[in-house]
Amino acid sequence: MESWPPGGSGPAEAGRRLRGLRGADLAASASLLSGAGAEAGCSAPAVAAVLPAGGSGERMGVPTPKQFCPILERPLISYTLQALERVSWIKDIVVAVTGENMEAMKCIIQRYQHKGISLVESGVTRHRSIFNGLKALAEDQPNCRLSKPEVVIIHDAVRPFVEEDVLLKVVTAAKEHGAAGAIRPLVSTVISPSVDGCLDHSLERARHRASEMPQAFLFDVIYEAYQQCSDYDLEFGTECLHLALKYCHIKAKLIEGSPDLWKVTYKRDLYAAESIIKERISQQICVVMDTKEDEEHVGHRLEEMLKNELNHVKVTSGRDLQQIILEQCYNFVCVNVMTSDFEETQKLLNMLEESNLSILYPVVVISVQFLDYESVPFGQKMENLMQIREFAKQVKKRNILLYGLLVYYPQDEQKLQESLRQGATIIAALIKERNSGLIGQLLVA
Ligand SMILES: Nc1ccn([C@@H]2O[C@H](COP(=O)(O)OP(=O)(O)OP(=O)(O)O)[C@@H](O)[C@H]2O)c(=O)n1
Ligand SMILES: O=C(CO)[C@H](O)[C@H](O)COP(=O)(O)O
Repeated sequence: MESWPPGGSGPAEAGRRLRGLRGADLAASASLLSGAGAEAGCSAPAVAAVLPAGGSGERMGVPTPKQFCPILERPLISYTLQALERVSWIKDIVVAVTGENMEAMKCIIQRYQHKGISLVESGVTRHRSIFNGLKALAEDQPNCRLSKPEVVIIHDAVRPFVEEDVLLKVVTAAKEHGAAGAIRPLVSTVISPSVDGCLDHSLERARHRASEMPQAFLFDVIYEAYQQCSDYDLEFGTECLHLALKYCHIKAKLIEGSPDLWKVTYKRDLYAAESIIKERISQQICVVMDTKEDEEHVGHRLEEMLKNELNHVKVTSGRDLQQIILEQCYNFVCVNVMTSDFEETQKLLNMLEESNLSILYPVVVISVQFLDYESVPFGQKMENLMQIREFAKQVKKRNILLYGLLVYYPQDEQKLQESLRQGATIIAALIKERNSGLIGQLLVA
């Protein structure tokens, strides 16, 4: 086994040093795992992940297996893959899917540009699916580009919100202890019924925990456990940590996980997952203005109003648009003060289309016009603005949701204030909801 880092007393030493990671510690430890510590003489453990994704999702109660159910039109499993593949030190990801869904899975990988994924056929139970994934990683598999890792992460394909810090903690603890897994406090008390359907006994809730995912193992430990375990285990077992204990006498280290690690199981979990994703991608709004006039201008006043309406959201403007797109901002408000056409909006849409930003999440663009009767006749303005329906249809194909907003611009200061407030409320709602039924509409504030 490789020493990590050299000079320490092996895995245990490394684990002790990396316990309780936060901030800079996390970055430093992650760089050890990604190999960035090589110059300093550290050798990183090779880490791979196995994702069981061969279930039928009976409890979800829909014909599509839950891992393929769409959230904002993208299959759930793609979110989980994205969460794992953005972790630079995970070298390989093996996904176990049924033969029936193999082609669908290949299409998902291609469409959402996932990298470093290998597919294996799943088994009839979760344990059998995991075992198949491990076999693909084990040494001496013919025609296989995979190599045996030192540490393997096991993570359900239906837990999309796994973060790098918990992955790092379980991997580090697995290096030290042989096995590790995320846990959560129990929400409900666990009771044991007797055969007559009456209470036999109840467990003391504070002394027990819910076992969640991710889990990580020294590869040799978990592979040995799976090779030794009985058909009964493979058929009815639900806990990989237990296999390591039963067959390899390894007591797994338990790591407190976040509430977002829960497993999507019922239909309501899809709604919860969608809400979490929508909230995450609504945290930044970029305001693009066709004027750089003074702070008192109506466009800037709308921007200020938006900042008040969404006080926890970062509202940026006047910065390099390419850079903002690179930083993965998924919400744009294009404020047209000078013109009543879509020239500025079109420029923005072209940039977004070229950037591929919308491959993973729908990007919202709201084109704002001011209804100022004095500058352009209303009829002519509306004729121009109705083009938005066609633009919206076109860009929807690229997962860009384009909406129009007309803000009434009266002379009366109080009424103007009210229109701007209403405009900011509509913008906030469009961004939070990402309703594709409203694309191409001209909403009026
Ligand atoms: N034969 C199986 C059964 C389950 N899984 C996977 O194991 C994970 C967790 O299992 P679970 O939530 O029980 O999924 P399902 O078996 O699909 O759900 P249900 O029990 O409701 O049918 C899921 O990613 C699921 O796809 C698997 O790879 N192979
Ligand atoms: O959380 C777990 C980890 O130990 C479960 O055992 C795992 O997710 C399997 O779920 P299920 O029993 O529903 O297939």
